[in-house]
Amino acid sequence: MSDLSESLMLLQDVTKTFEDGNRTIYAVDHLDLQIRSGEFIALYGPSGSGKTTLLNLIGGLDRPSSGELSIGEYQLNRMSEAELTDLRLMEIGFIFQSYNLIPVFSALENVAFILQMQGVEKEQALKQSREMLHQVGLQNMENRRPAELSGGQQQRVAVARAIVSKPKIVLADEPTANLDSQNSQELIDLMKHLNQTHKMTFVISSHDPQVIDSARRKIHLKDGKIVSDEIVSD
Ligand SMILES: Nc1ncnc2c1ncn2[C@@H]1O[C@H](COP(=O)(O)OP(=O)(O)OP(=O)(O)O)[C@@H](O)[C@H]1O
Repeated sequence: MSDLSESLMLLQDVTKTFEDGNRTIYAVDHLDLQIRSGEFIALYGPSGSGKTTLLNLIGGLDRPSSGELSIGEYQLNRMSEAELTDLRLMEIGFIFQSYNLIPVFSALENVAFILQMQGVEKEQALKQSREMLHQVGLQNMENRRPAELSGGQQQRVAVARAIVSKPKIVLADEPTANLDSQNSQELIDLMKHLNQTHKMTFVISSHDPQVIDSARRKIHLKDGKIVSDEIVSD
């Protein structure tokens, strides 16, 4: 694709270590990575290879031990906690394996909540959230609470919540882990559709061959390092 030239995210020599007794674990090990706007990336590798740690760094949920990390004009490793919180809220969408919806809120309120946190006025937030639930195929279910929805439907609410504010980048950590293969495929199709129609950038960590096969760029991690980085041509 020719429109994938704009650099969105840059990681330079990024390392994240954890101390385990007297041992230092290199969860992410001197890693360089450039993510371009509009990419659809699968991050795969064995358990413990550093996928979640890398997503947490990209999303500003965690800080690198060393190295430089930037998204657009923001230099993540130099930002205060308050600035990082704002950046996460305004620019990054998160989709988690376990959906992480608020149980006492309806589907609509779960989606609208993010916009209201951003300061969007309530009626406007509800209107935009309704449209987003429509886009993910949940137009008749906006008043249901998470417990009244199937796993696949809950994950669609989570997708709507992640994208309603049109973030620069959407990060998904094992989003199909709790779904059967049909719901997984529907979720992948939905994310691809959003990627193609809204040019939204997705980085998805997964063990799931369905997810890996669907990605245009496949990054293989092992021991915190990139062992292959493959772009599939259309
Ligand atoms: N908070 C932490 N404290 C100590 N060690 C950690 C911490 N988080 C991650 N690690 C270690 O860092 C390494 C990478 O972990 P990470 O969770 O990023 O891997 P992963 O590829 O996402 O694994 P999985 O596929 O099982 O989710 C592992 O050795 C893990 O034990």
